[in-house]
Amino acid sequence: MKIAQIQMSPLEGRFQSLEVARQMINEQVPQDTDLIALPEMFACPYQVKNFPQYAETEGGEMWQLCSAIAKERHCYFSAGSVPEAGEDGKVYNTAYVFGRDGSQIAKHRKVHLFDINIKDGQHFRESETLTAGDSVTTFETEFGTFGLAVCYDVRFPELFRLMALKGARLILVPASFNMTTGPAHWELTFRSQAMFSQAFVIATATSQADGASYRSYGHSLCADPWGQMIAELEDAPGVLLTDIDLSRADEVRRQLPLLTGRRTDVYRLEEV
Ligand SMILES: NC(=O)CCC(=O)C(=O)O
Repeated sequence: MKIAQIQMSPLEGRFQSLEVARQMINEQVPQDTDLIALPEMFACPYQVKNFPQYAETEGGEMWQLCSAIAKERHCYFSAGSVPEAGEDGKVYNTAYVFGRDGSQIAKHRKVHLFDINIKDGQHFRESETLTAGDSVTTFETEFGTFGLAVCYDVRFPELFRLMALKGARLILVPASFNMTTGPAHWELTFRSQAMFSQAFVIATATSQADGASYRSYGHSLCADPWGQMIAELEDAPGVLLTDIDLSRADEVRRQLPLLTGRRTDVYRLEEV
């Protein structure tokens, strides 16, 4: 399975950002690519005040343009995440995935909002303008079951274990870590989740933008079910191309049976 991850900075103006993504896809992504992935909030500079301003309903103009890219390229398209204006009047950090025919095949509203306050470091409160989702998201593709999460969700191993138990052998994570937690935890967390879930983890990040109030760590990566790094970018814009074999997840699960070795008579993890 051939994957292209687009690491880019959001611009003021969501359609301009999508145009940047489209240009990078046209110029740098080979035609036989099976899956293209964009970062978290790829078309909305990452600030709480921007989320309601940039929000659009499911099926809106951005959604349609993303669906069209999937159809044009005849590939799976993980359209990062966008601020979604919910039918309930709330705003969500939502990831959509489109199939080769442009139809929406998955939707995940970020479950764990990024509310942190690190001494002398990063402060952020997504919950000032966003509402959390409430689902564990997996979906079917011709390559088998995939999982879908958004950035800070990666810090909650229960969510990743549940996706693995629901059959996910690949987990997509549009993301945007920062310059406090990124150097400390980015690679460690994503490789750990790949190792514990025994799945490929595809983390696609925004790149650092000059003058942005939120400084993204970048470092989009692909980690394999053994927890090894297959490939990683630095912090500049770029396209990460990988070619993976999903049967590696079956092989690792057979040889190191973590999913079947759980003691559900001693402890239990449940989706509610
Ligand atoms: N956008 C996010 O959810 C940021 C998550 C992050 O930086 C972290 O350390 O976790």
